[in-house]
Amino acid sequence: MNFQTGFVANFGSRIGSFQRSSNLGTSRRVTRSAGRVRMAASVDELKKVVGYKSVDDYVTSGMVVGLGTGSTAYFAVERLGEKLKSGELKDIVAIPTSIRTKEQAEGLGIPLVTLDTHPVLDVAIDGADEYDDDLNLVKGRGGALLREKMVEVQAKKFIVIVDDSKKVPGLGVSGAMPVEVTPFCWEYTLNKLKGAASVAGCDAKLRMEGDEPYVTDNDNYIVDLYFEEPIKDANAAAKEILEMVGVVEHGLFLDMTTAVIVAGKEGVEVIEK
Ligand SMILES: O=C(CO)[C@H](O)[C@H](O)COP(=O)(O)O
Repeated sequence: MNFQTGFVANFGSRIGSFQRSSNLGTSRRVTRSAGRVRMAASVDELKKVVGYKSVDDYVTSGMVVGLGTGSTAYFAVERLGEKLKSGELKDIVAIPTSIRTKEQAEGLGIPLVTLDTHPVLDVAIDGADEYDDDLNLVKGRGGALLREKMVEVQAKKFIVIVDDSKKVPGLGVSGAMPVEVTPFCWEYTLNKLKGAASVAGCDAKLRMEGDEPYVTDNDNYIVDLYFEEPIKDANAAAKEILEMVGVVEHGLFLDMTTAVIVAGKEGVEVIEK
């Protein structure tokens, strides 16, 4: 493991630094920046720090970029728009992972394409609901998991941006693990999910928006799975759930992440796989 530590005056501007490295015998690389005004940072400021850093560190001119969905990804899209407008970045095309993100990107003048014409992305940047020690994720509490997975699985690098509240000891412990299902016989699919051996004991609820089922950008529903304990075998759960007819996609994003950029009150950490 390789540690690098630097001081920053605030989360936006570096004023001086020192670096410390040590090799602890693993291939995981961790880079840390500690902030002096860290105690004042709000969650929104932390999201902005990682959103901006993801674009600054991983996007260069000429790239095809996947744009995630959510309150953290919002800042990455904002930064990309800003850098295209200033001319710091050129010849970028991007693929949004939701209608919300598409509208934000269009408003910022970011040129958009689709997987149909650009099936390989240089980088995709997105938030997450949970990440574990192996950089596996739960995603989709914002409802965009299908398009997110379709786009992000095609990226050469998948950069995840989070605040440190998203770190979990095991997937499935901090809230829902979303599963996108067809509206047709959704209750039947919900009951099948509840009975799946790999997620035994979970509770399953149809996601609602007021009195109506929540409808995804793809006109599907979402069943949220709730666990008392972390999912024991996420690979087995991913396989069993996806094999169910009626399931469109699930929110387990396994073995996809290249790096997680984490902002906490102690500073910013980049964990590379
Ligand atoms: O998966 C997602 C949307 O489907 C989001 O990336 C996830 O919910 C994190 O969102 P936020 O950055 O707002 O916490």
